[in-house]
Amino acid sequence: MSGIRGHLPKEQIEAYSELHPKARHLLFSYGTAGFRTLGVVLDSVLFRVGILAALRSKKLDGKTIGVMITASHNPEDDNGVKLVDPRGEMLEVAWEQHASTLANAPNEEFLDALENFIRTTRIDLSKPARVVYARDTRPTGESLVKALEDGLKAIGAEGRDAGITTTPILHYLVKAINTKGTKEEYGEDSEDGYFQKMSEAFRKLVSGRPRIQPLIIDCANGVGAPIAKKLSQYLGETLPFALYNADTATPGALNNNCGADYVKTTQRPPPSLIGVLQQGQRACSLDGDADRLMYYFIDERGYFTLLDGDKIATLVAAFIVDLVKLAGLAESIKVGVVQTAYANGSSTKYLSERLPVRCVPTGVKHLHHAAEQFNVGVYFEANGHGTVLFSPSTLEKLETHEPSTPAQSTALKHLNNLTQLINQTVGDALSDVLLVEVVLAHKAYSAIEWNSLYSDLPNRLVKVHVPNRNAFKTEDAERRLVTPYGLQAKIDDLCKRYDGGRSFVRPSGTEDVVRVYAEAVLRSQADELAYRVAGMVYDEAGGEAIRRPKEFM
Ligand SMILES: CC(=O)N[C@H]1[C@@H](OP(=O)(O)O)O[C@H](CO)[C@@H](O)[C@@H]1O
Ligand SMILES: [Mg+2]
Repeated sequence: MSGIRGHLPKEQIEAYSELHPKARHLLFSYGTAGFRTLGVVLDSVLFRVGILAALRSKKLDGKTIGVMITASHNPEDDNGVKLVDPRGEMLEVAWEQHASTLANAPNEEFLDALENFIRTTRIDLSKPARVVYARDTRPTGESLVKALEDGLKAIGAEGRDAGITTTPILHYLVKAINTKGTKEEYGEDSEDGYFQKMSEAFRKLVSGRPRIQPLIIDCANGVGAPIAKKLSQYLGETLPFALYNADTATPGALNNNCGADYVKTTQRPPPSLIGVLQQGQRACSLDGDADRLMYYFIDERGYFTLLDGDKIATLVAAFIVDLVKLAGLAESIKVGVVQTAYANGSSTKYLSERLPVRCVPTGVKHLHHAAEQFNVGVYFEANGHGTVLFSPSTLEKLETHEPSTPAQSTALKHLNNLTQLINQTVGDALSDVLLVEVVLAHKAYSAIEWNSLYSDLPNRLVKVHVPNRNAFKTEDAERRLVTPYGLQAKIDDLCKRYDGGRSFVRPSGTEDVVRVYAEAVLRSQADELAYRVAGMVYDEAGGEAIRRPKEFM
């Protein structure tokens, strides 16, 4: 085998590969959310992802790579798989294409594709390969894990099964394993280590504060349920949880009429919480793999009010900015916020008046990367996925800074505890719950006070099915259309006619649709603007606007 260092166990791979044939008619694509589709068609993909993860590990000198089997907020029958790089972050973008190419090779061409890939990517096969993997509660998960394990066996990689757990815990484990014994040791590489680290930091941060009222958590009938139960044991009375939608056994229950995505997209509480939620009581929803979080409450007038990712970002960023000032570090530690075009205009206005705000294209990898450019980067998607990143130099400063007053010392301690509380590898609904609760406890805010920091502009998100969504190209962090030519000018003209009108159009990275977002000062105007722009997209591309109420047809 010319040009390849080390040995590829070809016969072994071929033999295993026959057990996981790729169906000819299927085409897979590694997108924003990894591979994601009906769980029952993913067998060959998982087998090949096993091999790919092992090769990624070899390429990175035997560092441990993570594999998470989940389809997040999608229906229960869907499943998916994502790779996690050694520092706990998303797979390097250049490898997304490699993943798709390998997943799509017909069985008889798979070995050739593999060899070609190894050669062009210059992978040294003599290096060790280590992979840690986990899955959520989906029924197809069990057999997909077996397919993944066959991939690992076929290439001779060392695998570690992290069982049924959340996506953020898997990310945590990857980072903990790879930093073990180093200066940047992230924590003990076990679920217990994760709970210990977070709950200890939480206890310290809320000590001396008034007792926290129980928090209602909608677990989306997913893996967040057993994990929140475990976390609750570590937290004890410091933060009592009331868990709802914690049924992982009933077929079809996962994400059905519950969960963060349901709440955000319908702007309603899960039906199971109607009658449970008391006025002013704070509650939250996790998504199917517990990496998204939505808070909400019923206001004084009985209206359901969402506290989404933008509200969380605002709450958290303002809190950290205050602590940095109190610690006497305002000059040397700059806090910034990263959002996408979906951030509510009011949140962007509120934040921009106080600190630097960057807008980036949709997708966690873009937000994460941009947040790394700040000393402390707070990033959240409006849909509730987000976290806070402390740069390595900031972490060092926080550890070594000598406070000159008792007030500075306290603020510094809080900041150091926050670095332990927050899962800095990826958005983590449970770590974010603790973060929000810490801020609320420190500020003595109720949900109502938190919500009053700024008022959301009414907004509407609409999907349009078009024959070819790739005809829609964007610029300026997806806020403007480049093609179809002329459409952006029409949208601009229309927006001018609405008070506070803003609308943008972009192709989805996870569904075969074009998304239209609109906001305006009045609810009726936001709706009208959204459906008018959707109409333009439809006329331009020959599509079909779905969920288009009659009055706008
Ligand atoms: C409007 C919206 O919520 N878009 C979601 C959705 O991406 P689309 O590219 O819009 O399909 O899924 C992504 C992955 O989960 C998530 O990062 C993103 O925020
Ligand atoms: Mg998710």
